[in-house]
Amino acid sequence: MRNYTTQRVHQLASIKHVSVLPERRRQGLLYPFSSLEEHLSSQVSQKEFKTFHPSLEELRQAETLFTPSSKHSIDYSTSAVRIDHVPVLKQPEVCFMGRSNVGKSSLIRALFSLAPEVDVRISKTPGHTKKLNFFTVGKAFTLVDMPGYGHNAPRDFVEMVEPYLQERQNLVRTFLLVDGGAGLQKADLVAVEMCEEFNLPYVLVVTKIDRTRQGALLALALQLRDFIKNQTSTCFPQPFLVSSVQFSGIYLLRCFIAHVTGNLQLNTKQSIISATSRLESTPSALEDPTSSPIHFIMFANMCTPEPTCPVNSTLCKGRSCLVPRDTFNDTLGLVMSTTLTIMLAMVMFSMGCTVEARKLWMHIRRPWGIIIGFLCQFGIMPFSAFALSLIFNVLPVQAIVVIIMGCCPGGSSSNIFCYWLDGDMDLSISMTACSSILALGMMPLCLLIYTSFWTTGDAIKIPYDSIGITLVGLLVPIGLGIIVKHKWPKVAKKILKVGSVVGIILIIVIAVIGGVLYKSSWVIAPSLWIIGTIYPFVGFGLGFVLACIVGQPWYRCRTIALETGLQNAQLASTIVQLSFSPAELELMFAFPLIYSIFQLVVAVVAIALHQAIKRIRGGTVAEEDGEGRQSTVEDHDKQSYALENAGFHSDENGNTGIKNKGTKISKDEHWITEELLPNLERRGPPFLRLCLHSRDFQLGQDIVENITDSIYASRRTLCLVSRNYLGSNWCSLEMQLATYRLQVEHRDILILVFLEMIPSRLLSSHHRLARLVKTRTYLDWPRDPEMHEAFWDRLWCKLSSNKTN
Ligand SMILES: Nc1nc2c(ncn2[C@@H]2O[C@H](COP(=O)(O)OP(=O)(O)OP(=O)(O)O)[C@@H](O)[C@H]2O)c(=O)[nH]1
Ligand SMILES: [Mg+2]
Repeated sequence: MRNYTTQRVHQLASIKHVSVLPERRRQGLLYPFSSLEEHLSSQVSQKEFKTFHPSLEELRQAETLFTPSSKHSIDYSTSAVRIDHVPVLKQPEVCFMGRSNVGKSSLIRALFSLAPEVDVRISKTPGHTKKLNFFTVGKAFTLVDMPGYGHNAPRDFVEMVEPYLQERQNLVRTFLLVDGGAGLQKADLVAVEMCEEFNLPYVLVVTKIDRTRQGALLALALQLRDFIKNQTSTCFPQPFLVSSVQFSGIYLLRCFIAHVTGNLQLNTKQSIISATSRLESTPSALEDPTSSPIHFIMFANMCTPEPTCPVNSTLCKGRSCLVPRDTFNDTLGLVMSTTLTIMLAMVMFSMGCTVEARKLWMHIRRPWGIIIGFLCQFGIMPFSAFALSLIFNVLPVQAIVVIIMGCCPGGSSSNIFCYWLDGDMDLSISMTACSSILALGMMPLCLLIYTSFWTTGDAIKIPYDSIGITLVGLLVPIGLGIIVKHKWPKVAKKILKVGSVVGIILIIVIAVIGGVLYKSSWVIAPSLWIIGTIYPFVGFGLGFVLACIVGQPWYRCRTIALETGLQNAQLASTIVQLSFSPAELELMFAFPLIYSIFQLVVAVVAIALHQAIKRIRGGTVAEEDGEGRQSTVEDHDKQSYALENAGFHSDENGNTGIKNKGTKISKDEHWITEELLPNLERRGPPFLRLCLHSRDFQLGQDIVENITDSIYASRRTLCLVSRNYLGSNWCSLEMQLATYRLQVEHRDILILVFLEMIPSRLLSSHHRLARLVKTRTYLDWPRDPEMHEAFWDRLWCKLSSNKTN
């Protein structure tokens, strides 16, 4: 088949593409009633909904009529506002009427989707179509788009439409459209009355079924069936269900139009299945089942004896019962979500135990990290979602779910992963909290900007309550954790150990349960799979690059990358569930799941690599990660050692490390483990390698030898001056060695850091040190926490610099 059109044809416009889709989806598009069937009691007759039921081959044949070619053009012909302006045409005609905004023009556009150059104008503003617009389909038939009645209808609506319906000789069928969400309205009843009065053969078409929940749609279908049966005489017994956005029912309607305009003969016995069983006594109706609606009313009334409804059925109306869905999944879902919420709160509590209120406050007062995170979260992520949707040309509804995912704030899993990746916990938590708060305003804005390409902005509901719950769920336990860390640091360490492991288990459990609960939605378009796979990488990568560009230290780059790539998938699922109908959900619901699983995979791989690299770098795991940090402190407690002096030395990769030795218990130990190690080792590249006396000193070797070896193997010696240090036995030996290297080897390896104010009388008794203080610059540990960052920057620059002479 030659593609006559120059414009892009929607991928679902043709049955060719539909027939490769999974069975369930294909059936839903070709015969939309099939997705409602499963909810009907088996004792309820479904024949009224399958009165017109052509085969796939017949649908294909009908499609050729809607495919333009050089000999068969489909085009807008003319418009008319009065009956004497309407074109004189011989070919059969069908017209579309209904309330304004019901979707008449959209339906015609969908029917003509194989000829996208045909200009059918639609608008979300009711009353857009003001004239009778005629479209010709070759010489086969004409199709008329009518103005809508009701809100904003043209003033001369009645003068324009009534004579047309009454006098148009070649009008073979009127399609009366009813909004699936609103059902039959008073104005529709007036239109029905008019058709009945003029004795017009007409058909009820339910539009926008993609926006209607299945329960409501089934109830409407049953209501219409009974309405047609009991209150109409010229209406076709089967209501048609369509979605012009998703193309559901469009192929069936094309076939019906082709048939009623006399362009397609059907194999009646199969196409009109409900008739065959009832027509034994009236075979004449078989000849043209659609020509006389009266016959169908007769058949429809010849029902089998009324069966009793199943015990659990609801919405019983005559023989029509709605059997409730199996709620096992719902119950399981509720139990699981409650359990998981409690577990999540506990994990967040333990994450809070890593946060120091002082540092958190510092991030909020100097919010560079947060600003970068904000740019990534609400700049990069939504834009890349938009770009990926365009590149992969996904369905509008699928593009919207990808963008929703991109607009979501960071999830709590980022905090757990950040912990395992030795990121900056304070930054991670402040970023998650800030992005969740900002999401209240930024999400609607981003959705409005990006989704308006595919949909009207008001089609998506932002579940503010669920964002609020997420926030409370995050902030309350984290706040409690911060209090515990502040008041009972040792208890906080224990809670943290349990919480970090539970956190990882929790994430895996959520992924597995999500996959099992929603297994039916795994069959989705390959393009969504690809986007779900690429997207976390895009998020991690771009977040990391941006953080590097603005010169954030290595461990913060990791944190920002995590916060950017790890979206709150739970929130995305909630928004999607709240905003879309089940039919749409089937096309898109798996995306948040796929995304969560891939972000989980990427993060787990990154953690594994990070931990492995740490081990390879010389067994520094215990000092570097959070949990390890705790165990180191405990080890020190047990051994009653303090860390007073340290030297950095390069490893074979050019990295540096610390050698240190212990003398006696001091408060400096706390400073080294809590401040020095995390702030220096997590920066990089280049990475600094830390060695502790408890780990690096040779067992059994003389302590003086150990000190000498470690200072000589170091690139730098960092001398932390405190009262404790000055009082230690090793102070003068270390000073001697360090100054020896300075004076004799001319290697400037010594860096002095004063941890506290030392009175000059105390210093003067250490003449080497006193001389050094007079002749060289040194660093003071600032008391003001706001100055800490600058202190670490200076120290790190000095330590990582290669200049030693
Ligand atoms: N979700 C969804 N939206 C639809 C569907 N059909 C139409 N719409 C939307 O409904 C709005 C009105 O569509 P139109 O086709 O212009 O409606 P109309 O009946 O021609 O309206 P008037 O010309 O004003 O009488 C537009 O915003 C469409 O995008 C559908 O099947 N699904
Ligand atoms: Mg219109």
